[in-house]
Amino acid sequence: MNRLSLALETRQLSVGYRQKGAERIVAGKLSLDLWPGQLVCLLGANGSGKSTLMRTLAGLLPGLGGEILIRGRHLTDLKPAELAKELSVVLTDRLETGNLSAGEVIALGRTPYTGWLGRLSESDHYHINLAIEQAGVASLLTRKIQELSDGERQKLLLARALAQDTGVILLDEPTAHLDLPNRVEMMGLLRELARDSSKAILLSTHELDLALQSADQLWLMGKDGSLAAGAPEDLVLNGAFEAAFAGSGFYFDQLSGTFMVHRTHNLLHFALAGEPRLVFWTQRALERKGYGISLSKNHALRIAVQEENQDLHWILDWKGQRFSVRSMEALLQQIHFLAESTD
Ligand SMILES: Nc1ncnc2c1ncn2[C@@H]1O[C@H](COP(=O)(O)OP(=O)(O)OP(=O)(O)O)[C@@H](O)[C@H]1O
Repeated sequence: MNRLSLALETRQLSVGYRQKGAERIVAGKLSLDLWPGQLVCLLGANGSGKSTLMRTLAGLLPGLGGEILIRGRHLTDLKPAELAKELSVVLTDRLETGNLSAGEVIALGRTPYTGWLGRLSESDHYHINLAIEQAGVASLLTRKIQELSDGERQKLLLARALAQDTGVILLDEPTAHLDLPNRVEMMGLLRELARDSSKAILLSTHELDLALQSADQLWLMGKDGSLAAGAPEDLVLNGAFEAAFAGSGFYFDQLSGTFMVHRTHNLLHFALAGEPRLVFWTQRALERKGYGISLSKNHALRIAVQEENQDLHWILDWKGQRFSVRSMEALLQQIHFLAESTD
C-alpha cells in the first residue's frame, strides 16, 4: 500500500510531560502506522502511557519529540478546524456539554462544518442520522445527557464522533463502562465501521481478550516506555503479549489464548482424552487445583471424559485402578482422596 494513503503516522515520537522545565518521557521513539480500514487496539498495564499517547495523537498534549502526520500533513501545521475534519476523539472523562439533550450532543459533532451560526445543512442531517443509526442510539435522542447511564453516554459519544465524519477516530477506553454484551457489541460495531467505512480506528482498552479477537493490530505499551506493534497472533507467539502484562499470580496460556490465574504447583500430572470441549473444561478444573497436564498417552494417571445421552462421566485411571465419576466435583474429590492416601 502507498504510504501516502496512511491515515496517521508517527515518526520517532516521544510522548510525556513537561514539569517545571524538566521532561518526563512516558514512551519514546514511536514509529507507528495507522491505515484506513484498520482497527487497532492500544493495550498496556495501568500507567504504561495509553492515555498519554492517545491525547498526544489527538493534539491535546504536545509531543516531546518526533512527528505526527495525519494523511501526510504534520499535526502541528493543521488548524483546529482542519484537524476536526480529519480526526475525532472520544475521551471517557470529558463531557462539558451542560444541560443538552442526547440529540443536541450528537449534532455538536457537526460543528467543524456548520460555521459560526451552527445552522445544520442537509448534509449535516444526513451524517447525524447515519451516526444515530450506526451507534444505535435512536431511543436516547430526547433524553438529557445527565440522565443517561455511563454505558448509554459512551455510545452517545461514539455517535457524536461518527457525526463528525472523520477518517481517524481515537477512543480512550470506549468499553470501560459497558457490561459484557455491550462490550462485545461496541467492539463489533467499531470493527464493522473500520471495515465498511474505511475508517482508521485506534482505541485503548483493558479488554485483552476482546482486543485479541477483534483488532487488526495491537499496539502494546510496555512498562519501560517501549511499544510493540503487530498482528495479535504474532505478539502472542513471540511472547510480547505476555511480557506486557507480566505479573505475579497469573500467566498467559498460549494454547487457550487466555490469562490463567494458577500455575501448576502440584506434582501430579494427568493425560486427558475425550471430546475437545470436555477436555478443555476438565483441564481448567485440574489447573484450578494446581494439577498439571501430561501430553503422554501412556501416563500412569489418565482421565477420559465422555458424554452419553447428555450425561457426563469421567473415567479416572490411577496407576491401574479405575474409578468412574459423574461430575467434575466428584472427580476432583476422588483425585484429592487418592493423592492424600498415597502420600
Ligand atoms: N498530567 C500529568 N502530568 C504528569 N504525569 C502524568 C500526567 N498524567 C499522567 N501522568 C503519568 O504518565 C504515566 C502514564 O499515564 P497514562 O494515564 O497515560 O497511563 P495509562 O496507560 O492510560 O493508564 P491507565 O490504564 O491506568 O488508564 C503515568 O506514570 C502517570 O502517572
